[in-house]
Amino acid sequence: MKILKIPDNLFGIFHLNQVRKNIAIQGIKGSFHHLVAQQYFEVNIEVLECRSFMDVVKELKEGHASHAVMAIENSTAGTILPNYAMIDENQVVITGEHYVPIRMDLMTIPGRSLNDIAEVHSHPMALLQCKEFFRSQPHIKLVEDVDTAEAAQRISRNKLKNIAAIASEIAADIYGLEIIKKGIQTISNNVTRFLILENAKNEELHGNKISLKLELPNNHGNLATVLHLLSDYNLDLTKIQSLPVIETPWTYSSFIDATFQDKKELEKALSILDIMATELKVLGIYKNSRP
Ligand SMILES: O=C(O)C(=O)C[C@]1(C(=O)O)C=C[C@@H](O)C=C1
Repeated sequence: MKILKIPDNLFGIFHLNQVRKNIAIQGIKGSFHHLVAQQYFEVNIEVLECRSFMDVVKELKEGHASHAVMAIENSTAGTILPNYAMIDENQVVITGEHYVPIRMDLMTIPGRSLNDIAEVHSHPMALLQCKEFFRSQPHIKLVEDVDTAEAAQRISRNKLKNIAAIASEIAADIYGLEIIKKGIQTISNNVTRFLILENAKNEELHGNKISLKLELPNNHGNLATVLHLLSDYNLDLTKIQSLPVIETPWTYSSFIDATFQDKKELEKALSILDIMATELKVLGIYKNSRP
């Protein structure tokens, strides 16, 4: 079990802008991952555009990127479950999080209207966020794409007349598309949580939020005991997510996020969890950025 040492200064410097950073993102320029890279790192970044989350992690592990951006959950469409396994299996560490309000716009080549559209292409998470809108447009076929911006780019490059993309306003700008309907997401207050990843390192991690993976023996009341323990040591649970342990059907691991104030209390809680758990892994310690 690896308990990462927690520094005295829990609120250290999180954004170092002096050195140019290569950031691996899912998608191309104009995607929401691109927006996150720009907002989180503020200046001096080069983005490495990747066609899948697996490629994002690969770029990081091979040292082509210093950091990676990975969506983990959307408030409307839910959790991207495979990304938990990807973090767990690849010795990468969560060093930050970023929340972005997501407005989904429907866009196509200039001069067309909604009546001309036969197909809409976008990232599966984007399509899910706009499900309600398309219930009243049953003639439109929904097609999954690698990312929102790539769908916009292809429509623009190939001047596709009857196809629209769901993407950001920035993507419409970059690829010269016209927005035919703004804000088609089902819930207007639609937010995606992104994680910032780095290669696992020996340095201390700074922050007031921890992400853990926990596997417990299936004894009566074990999970209840864990929840009490977190509460007793003043860890405030912000998320718990179960994932199947695929090697042993019908057993599960828990991915837990919690905020904390006091590193001594955190260390005590972790040392007790370590005794109770068959596996305990710290996936990251970082600044809580939940709005
Ligand atoms: O396709 C994009 O633009 C992305 O950045 C991907 C992604 C996601 O993976 O959830 C990011 C934010 C939105 O929730 C929709 C799609």
